[in-house]
Amino acid sequence: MKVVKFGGSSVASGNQIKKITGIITSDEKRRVIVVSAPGKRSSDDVKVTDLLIQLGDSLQIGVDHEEAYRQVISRFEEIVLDLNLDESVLREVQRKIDDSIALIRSEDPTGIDALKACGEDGSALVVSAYLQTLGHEGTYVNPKEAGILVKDQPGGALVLEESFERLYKLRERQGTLVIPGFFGFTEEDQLVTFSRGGSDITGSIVAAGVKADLYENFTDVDSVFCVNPMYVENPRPLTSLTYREMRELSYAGFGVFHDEALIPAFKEKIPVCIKNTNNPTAPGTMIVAELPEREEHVVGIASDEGFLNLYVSKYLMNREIGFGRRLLQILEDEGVSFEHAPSGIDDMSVIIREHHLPKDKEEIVLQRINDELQVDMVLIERDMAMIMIVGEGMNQTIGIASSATSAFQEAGVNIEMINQGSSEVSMMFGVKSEGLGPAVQALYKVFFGEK
Ligand SMILES: Nc1ncnc2c1ncn2[C@@H]1O[C@H](COP(=O)(O)OP(=O)(O)O)[C@@H](O)[C@H]1O
Ligand SMILES: N[C@@H](CC(=O)OP(=O)(O)O)C(=O)O
Repeated sequence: MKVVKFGGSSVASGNQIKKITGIITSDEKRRVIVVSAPGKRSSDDVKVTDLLIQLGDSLQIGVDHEEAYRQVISRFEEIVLDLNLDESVLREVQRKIDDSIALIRSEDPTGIDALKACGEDGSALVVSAYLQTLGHEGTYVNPKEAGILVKDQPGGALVLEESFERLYKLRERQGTLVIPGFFGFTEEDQLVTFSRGGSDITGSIVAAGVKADLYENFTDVDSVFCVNPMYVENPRPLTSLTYREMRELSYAGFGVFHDEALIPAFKEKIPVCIKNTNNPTAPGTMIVAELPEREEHVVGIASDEGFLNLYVSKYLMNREIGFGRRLLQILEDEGVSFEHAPSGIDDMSVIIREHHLPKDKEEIVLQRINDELQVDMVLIERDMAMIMIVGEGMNQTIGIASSATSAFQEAGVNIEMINQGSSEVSMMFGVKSEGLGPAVQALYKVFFGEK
């Protein structure tokens, strides 16, 4: 049995849905389908999830929401018309949106997530209905009915262990099951969404639950490339990666697959294949537990912007027991999560995603560090970007760091931070955001250019 997830670009229009139903019906092992909300039809389009968030925000602050509502409905209307589906499908999608709006109006705290989930829910209703018109037994299965139980966490649900046993029962069901991605239900029966891009997580949870032979993740590129195609034209495609490599690469900016999505598949050792809806015969990228040793030790270069460096220095910091803990405690007290904390003898840097430490919190954090830790210096450097080079066995190979630093030198980009860290498969560099593009291009040339 295969679990197949189709991303937003694969369900963005009636035409795309025709392609995915072709993919589904061409292989009888494709029995469980997970769908995202309709995504962008072109680069300047807006994803339905973003429209729903805009609609929810307008309702909450009491400004005009008619335009966002009209746009969401018209996206689904266009798809239903293109597929010649019965009007009742559109009415059902609209009813669920209206019910969620009523929840928000009554100040029910679950309303926003319920509304955000309407994009994937609508896609699942449409895809199952279209499969039926093709004479295929397609059934909409709500995540609650499927057994996706989650814990509510700010910014994103977390799956509960009980889900997997419940999901296994889906194996007994007949036909093709179409499950909306991106959300689950708490034990108190509340709908909660995963973090953005979370339909990949649903797919992985379902694949682990039903113990699938393969988790196929269909998107709009032929494979995972060794670098984000935004920075390098025609980058080298990757035919295979290990779970550890993909986890690091997606954490550090490979937007093609959610970084939290690998864990459920990895625990059950289910291979993942990233494929292209627009070119389904291309082999795609396989992600597996282990691979034979490869010639290249660096397999990918990932990068992401929007970080800050909280730099603290204090003479004899190394002798002060508990300094690091107290610094991180201040961040914990203020509800700020951090990404990395490389340290020196008298200094420590804490790398934080900028949106986790907004300007209003910054003042309090700096004040507390000065008052409670009596540091010599504390400063915050914003506009930082992180670049990560990834590959199994990389850290046992002599010369990788030197090749990488030569690339930064060639690009004329100053390295603000290096973290070889505890991960055995990656090395991370912090640079100012303006140096990101040139640095990534120079690294690509060093590790993947013509030899
Ligand atoms: N290293 C990479 N390899 C392939 N695609 C990447 C990479 N980094 C970023 N991307 C981007 O990820 C996009 C696919 O992810 P996403 O937009 O979430 O698709 P979907 O709509 O299928 O969910 C690609 O179009 C590509 O621009
Ligand atoms: N629709 C949700 C969840 C998701 O996974 O979408 P996509 O498959 O388009 O990345 C979002 O935009 O966050």
